[in-house]
Amino acid sequence: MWSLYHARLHRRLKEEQWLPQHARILIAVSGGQDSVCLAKLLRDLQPHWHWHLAIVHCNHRWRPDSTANAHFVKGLAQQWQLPYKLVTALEPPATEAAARTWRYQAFREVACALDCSHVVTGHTQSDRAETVLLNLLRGASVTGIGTLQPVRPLGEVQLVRPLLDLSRTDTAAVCQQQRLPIWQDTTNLDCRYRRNRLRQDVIPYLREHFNAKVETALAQTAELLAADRAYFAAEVARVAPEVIRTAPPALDRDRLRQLPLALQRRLIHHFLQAHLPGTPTFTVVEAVRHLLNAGNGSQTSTLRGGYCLRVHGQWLQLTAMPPQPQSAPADSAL
Ligand SMILES: Nc1ncnc2c1ncn2[C@@H]1O[C@H](COP(=O)(O)OP(=O)(O)OP(=O)(O)O)[C@@H](O)[C@H]1O
Repeated sequence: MWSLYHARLHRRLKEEQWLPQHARILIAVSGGQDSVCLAKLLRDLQPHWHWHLAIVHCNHRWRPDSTANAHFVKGLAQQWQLPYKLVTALEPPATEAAARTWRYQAFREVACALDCSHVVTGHTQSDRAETVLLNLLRGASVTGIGTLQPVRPLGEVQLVRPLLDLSRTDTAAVCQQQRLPIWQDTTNLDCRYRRNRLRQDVIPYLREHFNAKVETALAQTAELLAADRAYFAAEVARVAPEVIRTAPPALDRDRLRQLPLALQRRLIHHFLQAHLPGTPTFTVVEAVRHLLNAGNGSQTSTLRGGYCLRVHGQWLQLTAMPPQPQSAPADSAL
């Protein structure tokens, strides 16, 4: 039976056309409440949309119950009569980040093998709120905070997150209403992971003492920032050819000085990212920006890759520094 949540998702999908009729869709199911909820809602909407659905589960081999977890998801797929694909890691990934990279690569490969045009994940508004907070705490810019979008390319397929309007409370309600079994991932309770601490301690505290709808508020912030991010990316692409000289690589100080601070920083960041290893830090971007009004011959300290930026009249030129075996790169501790 359809619930209000079915109707909400159906309406949203009609508005946004994220998952067109007859699409071949791969559902990433961990076994937790969010992805089980997603799979059930899509399964119930399937007759209206004529989708071809399949389920993928990734076994990271992290926990003693990983194989049982994979079996659990297989059981759901059988119950819903959906094709099921299991991908098992050869070696357990060393970090959360490595696991994520491996998982998305696996989604992509399985999608291609099954000829799917879309991969869907069960990310919710709660995940989005947590991502905003985590990124804020590490000092990210607009570009870094407004992540976790409903649609993004994943190689040749589209990655879609249809549940970004639902909170974790909502997905729990769906699972309860529909009497869906859920796999309890014991690592979700481990507060050594920062996201779990946010989920268990910080967000409930903020909800109680600051804003009863804190997750909605933070998800709205993410939505607003995503639009700002798209705008700035377009502006950087438009202005970059006027400001950046490619050979030899340099920034036009006269032109940069005329631009708003927000664009100055982004163009410098864009330039450094293109020419130096790693991600430029705020401190390095600011050090470069301070050279916009500095005298001829002024320069930054040695940056990653053994370069500096040096003032040559109108230009801020990327210059190779002589090797300095004794001293660490100036931004290495950042
Ligand atoms: N082991 C898995 N197998 C299949 N799908 C998974 C697995 N783990 C996570 N997913 C998918 O990813 C969604 C988000 O899961 P989770 O929040 O645990 O991952 P995350 O690492 O925070 O994701 P992201 O890196 O995209 O933010 C799940 O709802 C599910 O759709």
